[in-house]
Amino acid sequence: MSVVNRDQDQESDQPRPQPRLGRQASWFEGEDEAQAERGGLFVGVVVDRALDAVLTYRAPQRLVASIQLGQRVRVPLGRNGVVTGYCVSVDLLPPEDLPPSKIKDVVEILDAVPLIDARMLELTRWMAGYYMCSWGQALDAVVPAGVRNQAGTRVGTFLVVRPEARQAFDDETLQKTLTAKQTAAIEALCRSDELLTVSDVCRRAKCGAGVIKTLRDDGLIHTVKRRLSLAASRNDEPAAGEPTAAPKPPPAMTPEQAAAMAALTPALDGDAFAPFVIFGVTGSGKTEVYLTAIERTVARGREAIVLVPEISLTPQTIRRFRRRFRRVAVLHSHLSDVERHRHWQSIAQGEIDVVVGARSAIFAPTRRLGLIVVDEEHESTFKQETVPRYHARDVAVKRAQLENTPVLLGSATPSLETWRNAELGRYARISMPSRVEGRPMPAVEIIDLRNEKHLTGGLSETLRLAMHQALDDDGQVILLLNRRGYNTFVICPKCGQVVKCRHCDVAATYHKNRHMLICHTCDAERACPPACPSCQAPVLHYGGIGTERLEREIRMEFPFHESRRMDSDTMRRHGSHEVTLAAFKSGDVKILLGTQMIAKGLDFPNVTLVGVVDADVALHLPDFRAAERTFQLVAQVAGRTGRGNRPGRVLVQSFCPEHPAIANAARHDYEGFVRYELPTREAPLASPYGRIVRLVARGKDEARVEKYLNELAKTLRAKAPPGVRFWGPSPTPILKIREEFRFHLQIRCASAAPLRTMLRDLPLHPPPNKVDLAVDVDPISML
Ligand SMILES: Nc1ncnc2c1ncn2[C@@H]1O[C@H](COP(=O)(O)OP(=O)(O)OP(=O)(O)O)[C@@H](O)[C@H]1O
Ligand SMILES: [Zn+2]
Repeated sequence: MSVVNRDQDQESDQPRPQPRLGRQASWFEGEDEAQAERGGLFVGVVVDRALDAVLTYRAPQRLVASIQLGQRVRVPLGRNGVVTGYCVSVDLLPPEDLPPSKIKDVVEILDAVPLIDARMLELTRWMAGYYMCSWGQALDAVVPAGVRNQAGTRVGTFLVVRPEARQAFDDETLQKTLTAKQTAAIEALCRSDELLTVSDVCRRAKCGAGVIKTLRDDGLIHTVKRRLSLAASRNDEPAAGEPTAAPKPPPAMTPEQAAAMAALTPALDGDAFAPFVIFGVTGSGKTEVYLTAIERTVARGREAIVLVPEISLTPQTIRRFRRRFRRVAVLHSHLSDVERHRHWQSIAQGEIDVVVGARSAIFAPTRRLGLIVVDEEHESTFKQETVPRYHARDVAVKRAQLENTPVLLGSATPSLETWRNAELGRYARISMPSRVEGRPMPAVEIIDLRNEKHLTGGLSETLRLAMHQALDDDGQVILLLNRRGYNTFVICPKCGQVVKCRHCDVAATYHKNRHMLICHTCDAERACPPACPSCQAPVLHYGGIGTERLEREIRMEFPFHESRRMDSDTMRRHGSHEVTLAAFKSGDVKILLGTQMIAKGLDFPNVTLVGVVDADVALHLPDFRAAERTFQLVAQVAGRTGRGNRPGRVLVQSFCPEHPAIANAARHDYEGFVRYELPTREAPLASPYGRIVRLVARGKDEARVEKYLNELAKTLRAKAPPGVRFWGPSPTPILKIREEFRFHLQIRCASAAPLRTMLRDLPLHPPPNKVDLAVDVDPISML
């Protein structure tokens, strides 16, 4: 989606008018004179809840000297008592329509130094308008919780594992009595070398507070109160075990890299908004271009923000940045509140030159931003799936526009939105069509699984032989299977029912090492049923291959070659990526198999074979981006080989070898894929041709949810301007998640303005009790 050119749509939508400094003081004369004498300033306050309004308060005399934009304040709000809000405007006079006698006083200012500056206020206001959320919600997304609650600077309550429990945990006797979540929570506590709060543990162990409570009630952990200062907490940089990287001189640029830098340099040296797409094949040296561009930015005293998908925050990537720059902050999701707060403060104080991080790093409080880089810009993890449902790439472009800086969107497989923005001339395109040092792209062969009559496991005969050959030649192998677990479904051969999650409308996956059925949507576990839950037939059939089963197959087939599985089951611990990738890099591990985690960004010269075990995993999902995602994944994983002196080979197993997503990926033909895919999007007004807003209603009472969305759709249709089209309402492809039924309605239009106008009154049609409505602008997931 284009963020440029959106401004016209925005103008009339701004959640609040501009500050009103300098207006005539009509209320001064007359009955409110007494109020005027109270003095003070009038501040606009956005409270951090769904309320979509800027409320006016008076900063009394005692606070006048300290009140500033971007500070948090405590203000009285109706029956809610005193609430926290952000100061978003400071005026000499109150709004005309508000009698000063009605204006209440700010109770307290929470932050001595404002948490956000005027440009961030502007960015969040844009987000609120664009993503149809409240300004307060946008502000809350920008300022991390750890900063809001000043994590690490005052007395906090921390969790500690009791010594006996720790001993039993180390002896692995405790685990037998614990659930998986409880184990994860204890493990998070034992492995951390700093104190953790309840929310730290919940985040690291991906568990709820109930798990912690049970552990406390059982006497395994207890709480302590400590006062910590930011400075006193552990310094996590450089990451443990990482050699302090010696600075390495950059390689001489390839002609394509030099050409890219020549195109970027005027923008890097200037002070204007300049969006670029770097379209460079895998291994073309895009990262080297980012590094050189950042060097130039830092040399002129500016800061750079680099967004990478969470999955790419590998030690390898981070080391590359640390080698080139001294003052780097890495923001990943494993940071504790304290660490996050410390990073935020150092960035705000100008102690950091380069911020590398996932999605939310786009809100880093840099002081003199000079460049934003979005690597792998096509990745869907840049989209946040909770309010505010922003896309970090699009916010990056908007931020660059507000701060007058260049922004580089890089990818070997750009999203079609970005591609089209380049075609329309909104973004300047820089192409890097060849690999560094003249290395050829790897040869890709497709294995047609329809001809593999006797396939029992995941590997076809051809792939198996190719693996033997690669390993015999002392090469390494990467195998992609984007499905975790052992068996992907359990079916009753008698009645044909699959065993589903108890809470979701989703087939449960069998995990052999836990001997459990696990729901990949809600993580709920259930015991393997002894008989079919529907018809009581005594034997169930376990089918479908996930990474766990593939790993077993590999171990049996290649007993003398070390293999390692990388998926979210084996990579739960912070730092486990590092260990596995180091073992692969050193050559101790010969075969690396895993989910999409292994498909991107890895740069290992000795990988001579990549196998895609099942290229069709995501191809048939009911989502218009299914083909695009399949193409991207296959093309990216194919790019992991042939990166050294030896040529690479790629084998792609598929039941649909003719499908353009797979055939073009096998030819490394991005533009060929685009020529096929783009026209399919035009008529149905799918992006990039249409702007989409997806409304998802959910609740436990199916009829109630459906009725509400039907009525809402009727109301919206009645006032839909020409050119607006509706898809639905209909049940979502996964009808039930966590006991809640979900229905959705997609509204599409060639331009955003009519959608926006039409949806302006949405708050007038709130869902009934126990039904929730999510508004997703530019949705990425359609499930
Ligand atoms: N000019 C150069 N001369 C020699 N080697 C280079 C040069 N530029 C980059 N390289 C090396 O080539 C490899 C690929 O480069 P890089 O990782 O920057 O590519 P990329 O386009 O970002 O890759 P991908 O998109 O596939 O992750 C790296 O090992 C890098 O160190
Ligand atoms: Zn579930």
